[in-house]
Amino acid sequence: MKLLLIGYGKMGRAIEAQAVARGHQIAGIVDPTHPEVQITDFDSTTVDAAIEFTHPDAAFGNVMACLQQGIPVVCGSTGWLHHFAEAQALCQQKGGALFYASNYSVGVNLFFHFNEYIAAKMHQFGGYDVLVREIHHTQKVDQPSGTALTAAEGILRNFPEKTTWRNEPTQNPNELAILSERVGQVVGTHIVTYQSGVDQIELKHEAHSRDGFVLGALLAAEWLPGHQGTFGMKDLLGL
Ligand SMILES: NC(=O)C1=CN([C@@H]2O[C@H](COP(=O)(O)OP(=O)(O)OC[C@H]3O[C@@H](n4cnc5c(N)ncnc54)[C@H](OP(=O)(O)O)[C@@H]3O)[C@@H](O)[C@H]2O)C=CC1
Ligand SMILES: O=C(O)C1=N[C@H](C(=O)O)C[C@H](O)C1
Repeated sequence: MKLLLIGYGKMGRAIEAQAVARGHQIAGIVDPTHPEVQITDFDSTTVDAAIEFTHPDAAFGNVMACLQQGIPVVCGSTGWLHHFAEAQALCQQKGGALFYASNYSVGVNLFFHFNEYIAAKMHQFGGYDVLVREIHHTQKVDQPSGTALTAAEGILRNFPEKTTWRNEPTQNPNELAILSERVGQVVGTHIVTYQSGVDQIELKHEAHSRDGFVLGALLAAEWLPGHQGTFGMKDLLGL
């Protein structure tokens, strides 16, 4: 496949290496380090898919530009989902293809699946409070992490005492606390904790490297061309 990489930081570089190892061609790299290259230089005849991992402030514009150019786009940037409905609308209007996941790791998507199941069971039995923790490297700009937000949404859907989330400790029993920590080079750790007066149950995912995110993004890019609409990891993995 011919891939357009948008963002050439930690994820963009790691994706380039695995993409080439899987036999793909890098048709172009759009990044502030390559100012002469623009998304508008490409279209569906020159690239099969774009993979976007940039910055919360840049992702929406990049996704919209890909959709305008008719390029299927796989986006992993977090912190821009307040604009997601607009991207979905343009995707529909253009008959395009947009794939989004707050986390492309297969393991995290299993974690999301079990998280919803556990939340429903814990609600059924009662007696527990729940909180979400996320730990990431100190270069991360958004907070809480996109993954923590997806996990929190899964809990809110299945644990009706919690009606909203708050990114700090809270005494309000209707608020789900999401606690964020920024430590060294931590790749990404997410923990959902249920606590009662007598015990504690935890569901934890700890990424040891970025390889899992990279593989998932490439699997999404290999899958997306030929599809029309907005997709996520549930579509890819059948979860
Ligand atoms: N969904 C998932 O599975 C994962 C999501 N992420 C998310 O992906 C994003 C990127 O992560 P990561 O690679 O670690 O971050 P980095 O900061 O390492 O890299 C981001 C790159 O994007 C560049 N960039 C900034 N603005 C633009 C723009 N308008 N167009 C093109 N490139 C731009 C940056 O350049 P410069 O530094 O010059 O600004 C930088 O090179 C984050 O939002 C992160 O949360 C990360 C890992 C997994
Ligand atoms: O910024 C990161 O590094 C990561 N971001 C994603 C998130 O916000 O959840 C995914 C992963 O945890 C790494």
